[in-house]
Amino acid sequence: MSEIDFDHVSKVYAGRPAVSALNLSIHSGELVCLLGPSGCGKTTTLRLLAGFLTPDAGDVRIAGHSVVRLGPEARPTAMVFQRYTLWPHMNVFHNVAFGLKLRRLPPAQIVQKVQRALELVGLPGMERRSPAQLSGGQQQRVALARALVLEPQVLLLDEPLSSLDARLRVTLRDEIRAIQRNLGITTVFVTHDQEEALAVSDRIAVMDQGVLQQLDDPGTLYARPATRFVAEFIGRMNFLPASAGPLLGLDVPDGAELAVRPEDLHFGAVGAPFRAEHVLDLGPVREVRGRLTLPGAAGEVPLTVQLARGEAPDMTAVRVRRALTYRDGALLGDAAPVMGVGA
Ligand SMILES: Nc1ncnc2c1ncn2[C@@H]1O[C@H](COP(=O)(O)OP(=O)(O)OP(=O)(O)O)[C@@H](O)[C@H]1O
Repeated sequence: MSEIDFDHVSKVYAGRPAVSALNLSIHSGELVCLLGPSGCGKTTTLRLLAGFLTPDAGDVRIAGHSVVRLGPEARPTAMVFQRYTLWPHMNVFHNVAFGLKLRRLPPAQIVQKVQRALELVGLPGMERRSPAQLSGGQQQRVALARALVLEPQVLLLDEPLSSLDARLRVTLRDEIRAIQRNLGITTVFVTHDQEEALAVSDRIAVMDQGVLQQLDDPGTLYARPATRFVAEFIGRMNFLPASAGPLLGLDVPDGAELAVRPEDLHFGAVGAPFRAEHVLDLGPVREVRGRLTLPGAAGEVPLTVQLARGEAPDMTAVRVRRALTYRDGALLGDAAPVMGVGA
């Protein structure tokens, strides 16, 4: 059964939809990332779930019950914000204990629960520190402990790592994922960082301009982007006109576009004519940027090919291992090899 359901949810600001007719179901124990460019509606979606916003249309349900009439404090959710959300005048203990005190739990139980939450986030014994004595990463751990201590049914994370440096972001995201798995807590994680989303999610909901583009596991999202927007947004993709199809030995339907990942291209003795312009060394792989020469008046189109390290082929002809086709912004399917040619 799904734990969270957005049922035709819309939210409009000054006549402009921030979220449009959103249908999204999240399973119990699942971690789903909301991913998309700035302004696509991720935060609005999260706030609709947390109860900071009310939808203009549609219903939001948690465990089958509509929550749209409930305020944030009455919902079984807890949220971690981007940054600066600890009370500076309270020490770590009081920051984490705050919600439990509102619930009037006995003091001995509060002490025990706070202790356990701090252990969970890797900060045991930090009760007496003030937020000013903590690093940014430690502050976010405390913010996470403050949410987890409430034992919410649903954990909401709004870009919780975006104010941290790159290395710490990776450490903390892995820790969050481990804690989430361990507790089996249903989690919605907002990020604009696709690598972060691919690394932590069971499934990713990609949004663009308030519209859900695709909801899938990271592998499927990368291998079969459902829309041209997702194909372009996740990873890197070369888009080529249909006229490049025959050169690459592919049958491309009329009016369709070819989409090929750089790692699905390789150089060969025969293939489509390619002119290398420059080679970028990216550590484990190298990337060759150049141009594909199309037949007749069509001219040249840019093309990026990924090479394994140490590979030093003749770079004048390029071949394709796998390609997709898109028409009117939607995935048509795999580009089929032209009979008898096959790359
Ligand atoms: N209070 C508001 N009043 C008017 N428009 C708003 C308001 N909040 C959000 N919007 C608009 O709604 C759209 C979606 O905003 P939202 O904050 O959900 O996007 P986002 O994907 O979270 O972006 P970001 O990654 O930049 O935080 C944007 O066009 C934004 O300008």
